[in-house]
Amino acid sequence: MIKIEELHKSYPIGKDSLHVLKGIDLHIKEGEFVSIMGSSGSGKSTLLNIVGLLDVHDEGNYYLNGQLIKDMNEKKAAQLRNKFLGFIFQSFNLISYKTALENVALPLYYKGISRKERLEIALEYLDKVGLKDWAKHLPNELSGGQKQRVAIARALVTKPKVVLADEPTGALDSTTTDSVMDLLKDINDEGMTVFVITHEEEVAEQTKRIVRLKDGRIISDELTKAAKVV
Ligand SMILES: Nc1ncnc2c1ncn2[C@@H]1O[C@H](COP(=O)(O)OP(=O)(O)OP(=O)(O)O)[C@@H](O)[C@H]1O
Repeated sequence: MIKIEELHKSYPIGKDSLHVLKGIDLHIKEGEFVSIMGSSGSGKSTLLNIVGLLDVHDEGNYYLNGQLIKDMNEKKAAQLRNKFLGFIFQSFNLISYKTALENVALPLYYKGISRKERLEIALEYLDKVGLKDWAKHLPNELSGGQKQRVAIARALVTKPKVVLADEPTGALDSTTTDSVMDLLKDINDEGMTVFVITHEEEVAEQTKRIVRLKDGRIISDELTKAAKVV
């Protein structure tokens, strides 16, 4: 699903450049549940942004669903993002003046689906995350955990092949963190590939594979206990 070979990324800093990813090799198969850990500045978000086609790499190869990602214009990248990827962020990124239902329905707008059908599908997904009764509420009427559930429903509504989550539990307390991780587990059990950035060991332990980054390099890549539970 995601294949990365000898990937490098630098950011220009004035006349110099900051070499952030220094030869990453990573293969994530369809249906995997992977977390990426590492201290602040190790390159986690940079890697996720490249995987999510939000940024481009300098050297090496990146294949998404078998397709080599290279020299891609923004229009093509957006098409691939809409087709294959769903995003979840630490800060939820919900639109404050739209209801939970309208937030979830929004990605379907870009697929040319009628408003009636969009709202019907969105309601199904709100139901899936246990928030059908909150459909008419605005984000500021929801708790942090509920907001993240709405964001997860929004990420899933286009049926992506991969869900990319950047610190999805970073703004949540431990009980809410567990319920959001349970939801990601359910999604993965249904066959979705899930790729999570976290700095919390307890969160990473709930995924099936932990990749650790240090100074732009992978220093370990191991299955967790959760992967061994049948
Ligand atoms: N757009 C940018 N321009 C210049 N430097 C950047 C840019 N984005 C990130 N960096 C630098 O690249 C390095 C890696 O950043 P990155 O955000 O990938 O790390 P991270 O592991 O996700 O950290 P954190 O856990 O703090 O989010 C950092 O030193 C950061 O300052």
